[in-house]
Amino acid sequence: MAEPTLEQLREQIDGLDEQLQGLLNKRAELAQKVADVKIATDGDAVFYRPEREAQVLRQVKARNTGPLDAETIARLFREIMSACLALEQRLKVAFLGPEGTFTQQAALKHFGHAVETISLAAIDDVFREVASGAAHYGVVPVENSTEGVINHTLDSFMESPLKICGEVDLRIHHHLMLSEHTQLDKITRIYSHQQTLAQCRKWLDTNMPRVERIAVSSNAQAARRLKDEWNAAAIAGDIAADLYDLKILHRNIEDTPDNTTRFIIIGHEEVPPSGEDKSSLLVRMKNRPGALYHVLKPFKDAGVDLTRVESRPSRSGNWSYVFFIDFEGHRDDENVQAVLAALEREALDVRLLGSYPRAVL
Ligand SMILES: C=C(O[C@@H]1C=C(C(=O)O)C=C[C@H]1O)C(=O)O
Repeated sequence: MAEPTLEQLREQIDGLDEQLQGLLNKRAELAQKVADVKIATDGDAVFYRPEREAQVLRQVKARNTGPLDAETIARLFREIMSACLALEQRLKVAFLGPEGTFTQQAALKHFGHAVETISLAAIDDVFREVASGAAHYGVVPVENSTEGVINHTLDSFMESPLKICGEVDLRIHHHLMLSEHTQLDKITRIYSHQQTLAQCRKWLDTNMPRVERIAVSSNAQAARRLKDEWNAAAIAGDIAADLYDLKILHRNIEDTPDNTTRFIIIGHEEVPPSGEDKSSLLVRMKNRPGALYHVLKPFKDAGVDLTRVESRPSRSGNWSYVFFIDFEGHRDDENVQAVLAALEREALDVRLLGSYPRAVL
């Protein structure tokens, strides 16, 4: 049999597109019905269900046979769910701005593009916007694989009742960029966020040792500043380069190639188990010898895997320490409950910041 012609193949694609479109709208109708059920069962209906979304995405990946790879198809379903959820309720998501930051990229990766994103100037502001109800959820960075923990976010939890309801990992690439006015041989300063400057330290030491490094509030802010300057460069990501129309001179100048930032989603609700969950905990201990040992022993006894431990001096008393701990499992799991009960006996204060689905994308 002869190979199909271009016209025939395109006809087949048109036919499939029509079916897909019909199916997508049927799916959307079901989501609208789900909204009615949620409203009928609860006056304060919560429409966004992270545990269900994680399960849908995991199923999509598990049953995928290609040729599209599992990540790609999951990203497409991410957008389909985002659009379906927007028919139930268009989510307002606050993030650490300005427009063009990695945090915005993380927010869109997690929620899809059918949400309204609200750019705020500081991590505290994101917490406040969600606490007041002006935004449904917030996205803030929490940890970077080269520079470690982002203290501001951890500190905000000490004063906030909000809960963690999700996590996002983002591969971070930094580029050196110039504006159309920049004169390459006259560059005397480089703008970027302090974390970014630190992540590109070796590259800068080697390639631009005499140029002054100036820390500003975000990478996007650094990019924005270039507009009116002829003797400066900035380090930021792709989105910022696009947004502020800058020219990328050197790509991927970060010192470690697997540079990843972890973000968390903050909200009001506790998330039911999804089957593959993580939890974050804040424990305040008296600063006695072996405090860390007493915090960690219950995890070993119950066979619960830790994924991160951070300690910070508590601001509420000179003689106490706060530990931020991430671990595998959900608050409803028996072994996690055993850990919490044991910690209650040891610690001055134990607060579960949230149990949430392990990132799928
Ligand atoms: C349809 C639902 O509501 C939302 C939309 C989802 C979807 O499109 O699959 C999944 C979870 C919720 O965020 C649901 O809860 O099942």
